[in-house]
Amino acid sequence: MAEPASSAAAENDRPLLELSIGNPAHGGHFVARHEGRVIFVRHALPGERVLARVTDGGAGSGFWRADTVEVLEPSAHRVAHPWQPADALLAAADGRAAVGGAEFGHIELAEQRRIKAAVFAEQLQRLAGVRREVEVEPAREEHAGGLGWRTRAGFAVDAAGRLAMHAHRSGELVPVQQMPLAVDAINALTLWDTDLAGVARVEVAAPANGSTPLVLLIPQPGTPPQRLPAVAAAIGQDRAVSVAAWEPEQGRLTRLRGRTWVQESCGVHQYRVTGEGFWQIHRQAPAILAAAVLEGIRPQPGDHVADLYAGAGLFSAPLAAAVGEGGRVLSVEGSPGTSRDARKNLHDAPQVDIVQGKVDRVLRAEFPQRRGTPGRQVRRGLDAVVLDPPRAGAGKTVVRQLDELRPRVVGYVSCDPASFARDLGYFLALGWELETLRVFDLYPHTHHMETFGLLVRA
Ligand SMILES: C[S@@+](CC[C@H](N)C(=O)[O-])C[C@H]1O[C@@H](n2cnc3c(N)ncnc32)[C@H](O)[C@@H]1O
Repeated sequence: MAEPASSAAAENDRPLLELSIGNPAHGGHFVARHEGRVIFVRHALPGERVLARVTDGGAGSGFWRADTVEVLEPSAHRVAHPWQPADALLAAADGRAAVGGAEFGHIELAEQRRIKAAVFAEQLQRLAGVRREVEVEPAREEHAGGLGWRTRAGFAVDAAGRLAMHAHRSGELVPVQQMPLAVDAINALTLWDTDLAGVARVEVAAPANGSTPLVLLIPQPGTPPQRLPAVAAAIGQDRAVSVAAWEPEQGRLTRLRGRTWVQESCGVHQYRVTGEGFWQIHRQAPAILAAAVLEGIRPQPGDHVADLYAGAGLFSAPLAAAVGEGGRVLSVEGSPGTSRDARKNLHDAPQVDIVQGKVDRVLRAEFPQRRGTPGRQVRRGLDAVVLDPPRAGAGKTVVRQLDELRPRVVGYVSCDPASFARDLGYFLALGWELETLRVFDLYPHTHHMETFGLLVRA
């Protein structure tokens, strides 16, 4: 899409620097220096010499950000980007912006994993004081060169009603069509052929088990009520697809076509996930992470375990099977809609207590004996805890609460190396040890990764 003239002019006023690229940094950047200042450069590789356009930072800034626009001396690990709208070099040559979401697409897959391992090791050392070799494991089947794995995709809509995505850290919208990182069922909807006028955002969920996908339409303010049913009717006309309107501010989900949820599965377990409710994005992530959790914490029949930040119950279901009816699973989820899903998904397992609320508050309420609150039935202590917080991590309060509960093991699932390393530092200071660390490449062509850490008392 052509940029507005004013924006293109402003872009071209920004300095263009010739840089030598150094180590990778957290967040998908590579570190370079220019006249003593640190520059965080995207779309580059260590050892390269590039021309990069400064995107953020002025004379008073401690560091600048820049995007590679031309490679002068390429790395041997540089490959052709699999997705044109996200190819920064192509975009720069065409005078347009690249979309975010595949910022490592120019790097061969094995090297992407080596870079992620280096970033993870650096975060461990800096934030937890832990020196450790890190290896990043690929997904089980390296699906078509790291493509076709996203079962969830979010899109914007441009002023002409076309499917679009945002350029990185920008309000600029770029029309998109096929998204090669997404599963075929998302591309098969050909949403780019639908007139989406009146819609601000589109979220698509297409379960890896092939069950009916769900398209959520988030309307623009002031869209007339009759507009969304018309959009819903035009989506994927010859296919089974559900469509619902989602108004996040009102917390309102309205059925437009089909149902308001998707049917997910992991092993023998079935899960219903409503609307914007959380489900792991990579098609293999539920199975890989559930196996890592079970192999790590080894729940025994009769154990009392907690599944914190439990979502729709991905880990609660196999934990319930492992502890049996003689054990208990406390499954805690903050989002009311997702917690309702967990209740439905686990209604056949009487050993599971579904509690909706923030983890720190629920732990305080469920284990009052630790704080000397009298007059309440006391829950037995926990043998094992699984926690899978959002990107911000669990934080010091929750780590302290878990330490007070003295479980045998804590299995920490994380999608952010920095918050994981910070929280690991809190555990280590309280006398815990990191027994197992597994890092998975469940977001190929992006800088993201997923982790399972097993903590035991030293
Ligand atoms: C990374 S997801 C993990 C969900 C689940 N373990 C899974 O793998 O499907 C994190 C979940 O934590 C929930 N959440 C976020 N902050 C929370 C909090 N303070 N207390 C409880 N749940 C929270 C979110 O709604 C989300 O469902």
